[in-house]
Amino acid sequence: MNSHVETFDYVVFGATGDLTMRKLLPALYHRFRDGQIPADSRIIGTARSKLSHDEFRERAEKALGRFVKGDALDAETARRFLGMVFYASVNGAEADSTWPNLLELFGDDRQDKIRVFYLATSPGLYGAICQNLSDKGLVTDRSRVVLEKPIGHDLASARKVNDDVGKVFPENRVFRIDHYLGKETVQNLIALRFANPVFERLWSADAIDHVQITAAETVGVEGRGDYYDHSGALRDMIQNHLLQVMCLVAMEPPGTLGADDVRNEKLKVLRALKPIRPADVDHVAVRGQYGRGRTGDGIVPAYLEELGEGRQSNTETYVALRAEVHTWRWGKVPFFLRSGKRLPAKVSEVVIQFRETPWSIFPSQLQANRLILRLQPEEGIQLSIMNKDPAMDSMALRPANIDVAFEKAFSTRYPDAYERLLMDTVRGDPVLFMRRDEVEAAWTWVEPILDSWRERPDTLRHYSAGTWGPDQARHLLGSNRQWHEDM
Ligand SMILES: NC(=O)C1=CN([C@@H]2O[C@H](COP(=O)(O)OP(=O)(O)OC[C@H]3O[C@@H](n4cnc5c(N)ncnc54)[C@H](OP(=O)(O)O)[C@@H]3O)[C@@H](O)[C@H]2O)C=CC1
Ligand SMILES: O=C1O[C@H](COP(=O)(O)O)[C@@H](O)[C@H](O)[C@H]1O
Repeated sequence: MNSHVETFDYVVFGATGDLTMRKLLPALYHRFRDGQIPADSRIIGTARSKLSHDEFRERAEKALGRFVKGDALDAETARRFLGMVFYASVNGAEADSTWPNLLELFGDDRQDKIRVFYLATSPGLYGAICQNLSDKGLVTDRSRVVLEKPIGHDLASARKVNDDVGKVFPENRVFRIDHYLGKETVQNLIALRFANPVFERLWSADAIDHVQITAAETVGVEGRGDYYDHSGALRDMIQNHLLQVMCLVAMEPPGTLGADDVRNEKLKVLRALKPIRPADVDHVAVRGQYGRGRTGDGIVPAYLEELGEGRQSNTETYVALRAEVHTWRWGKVPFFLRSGKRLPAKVSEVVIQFRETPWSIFPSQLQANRLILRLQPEEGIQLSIMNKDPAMDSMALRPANIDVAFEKAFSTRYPDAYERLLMDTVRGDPVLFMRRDEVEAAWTWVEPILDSWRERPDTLRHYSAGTWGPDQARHLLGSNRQWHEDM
């Protein structure tokens, strides 16, 4: 049962945008429906568009209709929820005459009420919005700011965003969202490792051959081509989500579950990553872009066709990387990370591939144990083991799985990642958010790859939509290893 949070004002900049409609409002609705949000809280949408409170509520109602799944949407709860929703037309980036629209909603409101400023606009506006919030006197001691990704486009721009926001909000009141950290199954990595010694005792180079972290999507870039074409898969998925998951897989046990203890351990992993020299890029990184191909939905267009007629682009829609965490625990164990669009399955998972037995006394070929942590969908854990084949009189063996499907085990709804994260911003608990030094360490590591790709367009491979990416990604693993693609 989720506990109550204190009454709050949640001010969303970029409230007419896709993220607010698709994720933020449905997440807040769910938590309101669960009884977690006090009814005197307010959700205040802002954007430049001129809308009345009611016009914005109509948009919000439509968004709930589209994006709240199953039977969770009921008219009476939605009516009460929409009663908490307000709108102010503000140009967040300018210190102009639109700000009174927001200021009048605060009047001489209690200064001790929690205020969350959620910036769901282009990151280029974050610094200006924070400065304006401060200049207009809206930032109280109990205010915090939430920054959507991407934080910058590279290390220098990330530092600039962090510096600008840091002029107004101290680090402990800056919440940098990485929605993967809000996924239940990603948080469960901490439970799996540190509450189950049976795994943790084997969690090192002694027993593990390699680790695979995959985030595969079947969709293309859809309506987000303009954003995506400036970003690409490395910035969009690897620099943040997959490196964060890798940190949770690779980190040492934190002293406590406190935000800084956990984030210090993640930072140590990022700083222990073997640096990539320009000459190494081709050996440790593969990138690709999808062409036309066949998927479950029939023939789908190429990335360039989705971007629009006549557009050319070297942006990657697929990345596979080899990383090493140079610590005593991991030695030279490779971590293979990959993410791509228009792949054959929507799946995010971590595969821990254990080493083979040093010697076999059995007539059958042995398959090394493999632990699969399924982050989404069909969340669960699967451990492959070798068993005696009951159909045979001999000691012939066959692999079988120990399977835990979380939905069956816990019979509960899996909340969207944003639900937990939005409530944590109200609680003021930053453990599931990225600290400044983590973001900058991640940029530091990926930057040589970005630099090399910018100068070497010929490194962009092609793959057909509906396949598992360019062939070169297979070679990255070496001849005796294979990607887990049996899903
Ligand atoms: N959509 C998604 O799935 C995801 C988005 N993100 C990030 O979230 C952020 C928002 O994304 P998304 O919702 O898709 O973007 P959209 O382009 O759909 O929305 C942008 C919003 O910003 C508002 N806006 C633009 N300029 C200003 C301004 N000067 N002052 C106030 N509001 C302004 C726009 O409204 P108006 O024009 O009326 O001002 C609109 O509401 C981005 O940083 C994106 O990278 C991150 C992960 C996933
Ligand atoms: O942050 C992003 O994540 C989504 C994938 O998220 P998931 O929770 O569905 O795995 C991705 O589609 C998008 O491009 C990226 O910006």
